[in-house]
Amino acid sequence: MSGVGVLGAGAWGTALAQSLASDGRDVLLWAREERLVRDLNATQRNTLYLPSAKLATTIAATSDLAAMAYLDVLLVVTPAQHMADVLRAMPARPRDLVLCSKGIDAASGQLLNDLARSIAPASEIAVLSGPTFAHEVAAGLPTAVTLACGGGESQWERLAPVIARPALRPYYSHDVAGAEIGGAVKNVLAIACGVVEGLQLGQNARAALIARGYAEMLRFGEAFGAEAETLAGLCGLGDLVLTCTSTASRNFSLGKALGEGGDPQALMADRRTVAEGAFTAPVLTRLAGERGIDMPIAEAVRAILDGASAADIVARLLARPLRSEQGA
Ligand SMILES: NC(=O)c1ccc[n+]([C@@H]2O[C@H](COP(=O)([O-])OP(=O)(O)OC[C@H]3O[C@@H](n4cnc5c(N)ncnc54)[C@H](O)[C@@H]3O)[C@@H](O)[C@H]2O)c1
Ligand SMILES: O=P(O)(O)OC[C@H](O)CO
Repeated sequence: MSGVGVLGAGAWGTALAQSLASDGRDVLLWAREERLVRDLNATQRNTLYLPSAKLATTIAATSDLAAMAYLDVLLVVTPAQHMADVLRAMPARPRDLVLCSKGIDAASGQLLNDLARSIAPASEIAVLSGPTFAHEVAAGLPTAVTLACGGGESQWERLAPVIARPALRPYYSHDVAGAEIGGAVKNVLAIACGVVEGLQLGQNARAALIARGYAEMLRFGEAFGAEAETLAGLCGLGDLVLTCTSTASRNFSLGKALGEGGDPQALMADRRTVAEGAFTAPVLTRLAGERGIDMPIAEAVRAILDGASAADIVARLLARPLRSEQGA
């Protein structure tokens, strides 16, 4: 079989399928839930994860992983912690894998592109990341993303026409690690900004957090092979600004609820949708600790998710010794 598919029918996978199908192209969408496959095919609506969108009739849903294995291009949009299991369960993988999830694999401590390459050595790996609320993309609102191609410009030549649409504008990058790290770290920082909102600490505090959080993203990125220029772009600073300023973000909303005194375990147990920052914070701070990278804001998020009092953690952050704004 040839063609294009999307692995994962959460809000983002569904929105990407809708964008791909907006020029009349056939798109195969893999959903894990049988009930959702039936609903999608019968009503062209994703009642579980993106009920607002009426989907193109050229989108067909399946729960059969084998049907996804021999496509030309596969957008991988599972939650980060499930990507490896889903890729491993496929009998084969397409030549082009475009990773659209935002996180770091906690079990292995690997960036998703490294993990995907180890599972699918014959595939070329690209990363699509940027400021992209799913409901806006599904509604056809203008959106720009970084498309970082591990296969370089020849992969970009193949992928750009498949992914670009009048309302979805990809920008080429060769920096796969940078594109991934921007998306993974901003989710943790969005939780922190939500905590600031929940504690009603004001907009100065939020701006300070975005700037100092960005410094943490740069330090982590530098140690893990990202280029600073990438992190200054759509997939880093761009996404940080979006996610740290809107309750439309699941990560920001989770942080807000934590800042308002919510219990982390209860808040996480209550979710059907994924707030990736909660899964990224422990592995991010572990990796940072192993490399001696100073990430006090990420560490604060990890501690709050572990049950520490948000107000105490903020007081501790503010009591840190004064230091230079530049450097580690
Ligand atoms: N929603 C957005 O606006 C958006 C935008 C950009 C990137 N992302 C990223 O896309 C990824 C998917 O997020 P989403 O918003 O589409 O999901 P979602 O929160 O809308 O839905 C949850 C998804 O997780 C899947 N899931 C649950 N348990 C699973 C398991 N054991 N194995 C495989 N899949 C399982 C569900 O089937 C569903 O597809 C995340 O990494 C997220 O950060 C989301
Ligand atoms: O709702 P969030 O916090 O997962 O953010 C969604 C996207 O990553 C925004 O770019």
